[in-house]
Amino acid sequence: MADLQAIVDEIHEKLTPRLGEGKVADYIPQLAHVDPKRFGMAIIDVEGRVFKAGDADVPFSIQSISKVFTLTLALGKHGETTWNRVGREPSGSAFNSIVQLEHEEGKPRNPFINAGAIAVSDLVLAGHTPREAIGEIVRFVRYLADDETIAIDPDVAKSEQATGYRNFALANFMRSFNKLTHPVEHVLGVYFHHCALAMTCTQLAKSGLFLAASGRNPLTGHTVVSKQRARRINALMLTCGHYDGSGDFAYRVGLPGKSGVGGGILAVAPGRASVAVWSPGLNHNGNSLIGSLALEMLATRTGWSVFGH
Ligand SMILES: NC(=O)CC[C@H](N)C(=O)O
Repeated sequence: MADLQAIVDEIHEKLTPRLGEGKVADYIPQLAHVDPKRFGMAIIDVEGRVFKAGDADVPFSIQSISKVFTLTLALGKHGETTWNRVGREPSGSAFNSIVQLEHEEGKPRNPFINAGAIAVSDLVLAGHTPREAIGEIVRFVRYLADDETIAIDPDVAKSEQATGYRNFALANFMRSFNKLTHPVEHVLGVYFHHCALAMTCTQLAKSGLFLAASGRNPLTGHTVVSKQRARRINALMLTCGHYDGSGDFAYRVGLPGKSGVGGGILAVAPGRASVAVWSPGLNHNGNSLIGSLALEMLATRTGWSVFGH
C-alpha cells in the first residue's frame, strides 16, 4: 500500500502555489465571504486510518454534497419508488438548469441536479413538518460521521433562502406538473437547510465511508445501506455527481464523486477509502477546480480509478 500520508502531503505542497484559482460562488452571498486560498484534504481508509492535509478540520458549506445523504435517506424511506419521482440519467446540463424539466414534465433527470434534489427533499418531508425533516437529515449525517457536533450554518441557509430565485422557479415549475406533494416553501426550506450543513473534510470523509465499504461504516460497525444500494449510489455519483462535468471527472479521476458549490468534493474509492477535499474556487461547471486536481493526483498516484490502474 502506498504511503498515503506522503501522497496527501505532496498533493498539498504541489497545489499550494495554485490556491486561489477558480471562482468562489457568490450567487449565495454568504458563500462569497470564504477565503479562496483555503485547502483541505482528508482520506479515511476502510481500516479507519486517517490521512489529512491543510484545512482538513475547518468547516465549510457542503452544499450539493448533502444531496448524497438526502438521497440515501429518501431511498431508505421510499425504496425503489423514489425513482418514480426522479430519474437516474446524467443531465449534461448545469446544476441549476430548467431546460429539461419542461420536456420531461417535471420529473428531474437525476437526484443530484438541483431539481432532482428538490424532488428528493419532497420525499424526505413525507410524514414530517419541515423542521422535523431537517432534524432527521442532521441526525442522519451525525450518525454517518459519528459526530454530534455537525450542524447547519443558519446564515448560509438564510442567505440562500433570500436569493434562491432559480430554485424557487424550479420548485414552482415542478409543482405546476403536480410533481411535488408538499408546499414549495416547505420543500425549499428543507433543501436550503441541508445544503447549508457545515462540515470539515474529516467529517465528510467519515460520513461517506459507508459508500466505500459496501454499505457498512467500518468505524462504527453500523450497516447504513445494503451492498447493492451502496453500489448504486456510487454509480449515480460517478455518472451525475459533477453535473455537466461528470464525464470529465470520470475521465480524469475515475471515482464516484459529489461536488458542492462551497468547493468541497466527496469521492469514494470502493473497497479502499473515502476522500474529501475542499478548495473554494470553482471551474466553469461549478465544481472545485483545485479539488478536482487534488483528486486527479490522488487517483494517479494510488491507481484507485474504478476503471483500472
Ligand atoms: N451545486 C451546488 O452545490 C448547488 C447547491 C446550492 N444550494 C443551490 O441550490 O444552488
